[in-house]
Amino acid sequence: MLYHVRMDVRVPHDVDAATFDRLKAAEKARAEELQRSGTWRHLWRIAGEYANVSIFDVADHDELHAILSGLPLFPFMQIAVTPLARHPSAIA
Ligand SMILES: O=C(O)CC1=CCC(=O)O1
Repeated sequence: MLYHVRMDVRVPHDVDAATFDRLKAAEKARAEELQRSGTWRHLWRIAGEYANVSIFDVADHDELHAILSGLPLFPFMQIAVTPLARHPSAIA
């Protein structure tokens, strides 16, 4: 199943910069791993915002939740998930 996911990163004002840099590096490594495996199909920055839109290809809601809740930046993100169905006019 495909899911459209929007992630808005909310950096707490009192977060330790080095700690947050480590979390960002871990997030990047995990995102690259999931992209290489084909699970994280698209990852786009929303221009002008500390946010992304992504497309995930997973078996079901439970797998998506497990992946999202395991992301290093999960505690600092507001996440909105939209399940996608095939459009009848889509040719690809
Ligand atoms: O910067 C973001 O949008 C949060 C994020 C998701 C994957 C990644 O590497 O950073």
